[in-house]
Amino acid sequence: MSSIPYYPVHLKVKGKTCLVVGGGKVGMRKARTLAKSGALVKMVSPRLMDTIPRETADRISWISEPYTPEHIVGTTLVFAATDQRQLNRQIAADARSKGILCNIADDPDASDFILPAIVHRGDLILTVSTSGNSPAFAKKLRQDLEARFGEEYADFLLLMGKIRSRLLAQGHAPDRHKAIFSTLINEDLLGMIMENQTDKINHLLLSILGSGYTYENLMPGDPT
Ligand SMILES: C[C@@]1(CC(=O)O)c2cc3[nH]c(cc4nc(cc5[nH]c(cc(n2)[C@H]1CCC(=O)O)[C@@](C)(CC(=O)O)[C@@H]5CCC(=O)O)C(CC(=O)O)=C4CCC(=O)O)c(CCC(=O)O)c3CC(=O)O
Ligand SMILES: NC(=O)C1=CN([C@@H]2O[C@H](COP(=O)(O)OP(=O)(O)OC[C@H]3O[C@@H](n4cnc5c(N)ncnc54)[C@H](O)[C@@H]3O)[C@@H](O)[C@H]2O)C=CC1
Repeated sequence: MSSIPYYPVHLKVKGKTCLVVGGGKVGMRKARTLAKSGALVKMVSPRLMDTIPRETADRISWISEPYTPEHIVGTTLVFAATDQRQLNRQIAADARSKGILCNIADDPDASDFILPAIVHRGDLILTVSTSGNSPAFAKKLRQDLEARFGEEYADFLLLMGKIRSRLLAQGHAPDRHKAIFSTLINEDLLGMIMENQTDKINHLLLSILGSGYTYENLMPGDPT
């Protein structure tokens, strides 16, 4: 059995406080992704490399102090991203002593978790990790994926999610669901969304799901 170096997981950080120590390029990147994922970010750093982006300003609070272990209290995840290697190790040790998972920007081996490069199209999340071997290549693959996967995937997933929750609410047999979903996928619903072919979409929905399932009904306010 080939082993997986890190266990991939999608963490729910919404509303949880996460500590980022170090407000340089790296700390700011970690803080921005956390804030976009709904976390409340406590950024501890005597100086910030950049201003906090406006769209995340309500979720990132900057404490202009050097790190002390008290900063960890009440946090769910810790990110050590200062330019001081020894300090980063100390932050990780402090987190670990409190049972809190820690990411160390300059020491993947000592980190509890590492971060992937991310593409998100609405609820579609694609992540790339090279397990620490080449972050530059993770970034390159992320850029390739961004070119390959457009915004139509967001609409497609929104529609599939709406159909799925309606069917689940009706209590159909799971085996029947499976066939419905694979038919919608195999009949290229995605392609129809990409081409704005509302008539074709509605025809397909009608033939597979029966009446009452139209694009306009399922996706109000988002006419193609
Ligand atoms: C282990 C890991 C720990 C972690 O941070 O979680 C880690 C560690 C280190 N990164 C370093 C360097 C760079 N990191 C980037 C970029 C990213 N790094 C990210 C993740 C990770 N970086 C984790 C492994 C992920 C994996 O392997 O797949 C990404 C994917 C996600 C994110 O940070 O949010 C984000 C891309 C986001 C995007 O663009 O999509 C670039 C590119 C650039 O800046 O343009 C460079 C310069 C080029 C190069 O070195 O490759 C160094 C050396 C520092 C030094 O030289 O001193 C270390 C320390 C070491 O390796 O010891
Ligand atoms: N994991 C990753 O993706 C990457 C990691 N790195 C590594 O990450 C580290 C940080 O890189 P950069 O952000 O480019 O460095 P930087 O020099 O731009 O930022 C360091 C930040 O740490 C802060 N800091 C210093 N002492 C502190 C203290 N006692 N308490 C709190 N904050 C303190 C500084 O004020 C500054 O804001 C470096 O060790 C670098 O080798 C670098 C590139 C990518």
